[in-house]
Amino acid sequence: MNTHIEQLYRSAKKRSRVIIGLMSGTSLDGLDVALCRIEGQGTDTQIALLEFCTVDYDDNYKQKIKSVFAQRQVDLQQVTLLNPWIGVLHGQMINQCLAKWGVDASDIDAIASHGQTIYHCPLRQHGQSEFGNGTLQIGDADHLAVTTGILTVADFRQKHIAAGGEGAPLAVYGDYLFFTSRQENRILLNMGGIANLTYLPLTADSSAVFSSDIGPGNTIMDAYVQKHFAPLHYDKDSAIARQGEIHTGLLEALKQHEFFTLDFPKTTGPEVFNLRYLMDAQQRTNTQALAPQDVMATLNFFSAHVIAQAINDCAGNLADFSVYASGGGIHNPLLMEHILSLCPRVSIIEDTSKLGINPDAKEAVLFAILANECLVGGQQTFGNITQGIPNITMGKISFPD
Ligand SMILES: Nc1ncnc2c1ncn2[C@@H]1O[C@H](COP(=O)(O)OP(=O)(O)OP(=O)(O)O)[C@@H](O)[C@H]1O
Ligand SMILES: CC(=O)N[C@H]1[C@@H]2OC[C@@H](O2)[C@@H](O)[C@@H]1O[C@H](C)C(=O)O
Repeated sequence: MNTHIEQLYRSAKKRSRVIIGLMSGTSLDGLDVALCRIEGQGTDTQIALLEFCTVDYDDNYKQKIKSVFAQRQVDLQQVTLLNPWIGVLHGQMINQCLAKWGVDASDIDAIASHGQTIYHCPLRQHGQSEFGNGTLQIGDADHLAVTTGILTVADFRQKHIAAGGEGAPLAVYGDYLFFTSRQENRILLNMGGIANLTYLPLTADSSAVFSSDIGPGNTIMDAYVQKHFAPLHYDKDSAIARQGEIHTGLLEALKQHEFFTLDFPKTTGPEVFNLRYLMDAQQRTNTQALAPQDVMATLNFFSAHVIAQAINDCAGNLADFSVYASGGGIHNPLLMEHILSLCPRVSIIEDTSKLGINPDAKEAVLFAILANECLVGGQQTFGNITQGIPNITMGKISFPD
């Protein structure tokens, strides 16, 4: 048998696999590295998070990604060079983590690499009917595999689009396997650069499950802080927003976007919700001279408003439900206070540690689950494609040799 097929076969026959999940999100803060032991597959999946760390990106990395990130016109040579460069860098970061944890590469079955999204554009957004939905993640998996010596599963989003989805959110595939409960309706809320949610009914009826992006989580706040409060990268503990006052005129202008009127499921990114979006709203309301602290207070409330509205819409007329949060937004206390104040039916928002998953690691763990499904699982069955969740497994496989 071909040695690569043999390797896959051996791995698939094992009772459990050790998989490193990687996530590098829209916040460009660092690479999340989750070392997971995964037993079984499908609804029998059991996960143990053995180690987790975020390897911070240095300014050089951030600057290089920003030069091509979420922009319609970029230097194509730079994109071509960044693709392998990120692959090698992510590989080196994994090697560092393994050395720190005292784990040998030969003990790892696979790396599950999300890569770095540099552009996301559903058809609704680009509006060119001859093209479909599009999304692009770079950080080549062959380079990761060769740098680490570990089989790498990557580029998960293309299959989702090929099968009729928008390429996101993929969280639902992991959330459904891991967080479905027979005791309560659950809303899993992730607040990264972009916020998204997954609805898991207590009936566990997979055809009623859905997942959707919500709109801006931290992305506009982060971009504003980086521009007006450099060298800060984000509004740590809401310190800046707390000093300001919400400007209701600007807030109303920020709320005016077609995206918020669309039904779930839908996806978006910093291609839409960025500093230009804020500047347009400031121009329309003549608030260009507003104190930066007031702008931050308004942006914080704006994110809370869109997130709360999505929770309230998702909950609809459910008699009872619980919300479990993850992503960097949970560390923004003012944002959390606002969300609670805007969701009268929610008395507490727990984070996913209550369900056994470190909230900062959740997305990296998700990709480990997706890689496990790619290697040994079968297709999950959800309702139908109108919910944006095609019945597929995702990921492409790169061998180190
Ligand atoms: N102590 C804190 N106070 C305020 N905000 C914080 C704090 N810690 C983290 N954050 C926010 O969380 C962000 C990082 O979130 P996260 O790592 O979930 O993003 P991401 O994975 O890049 O996003 P996405 O899910 O959109 O891809 C930071 O940029 C910051 O805005
Ligand atoms: C195209 C892309 O990278 N989208 C990300 C982004 O970050 C949050 C939100 O927008 C979500 O849709 C998605 O990531 C998560 C992991 C997902 O697919 O579930």
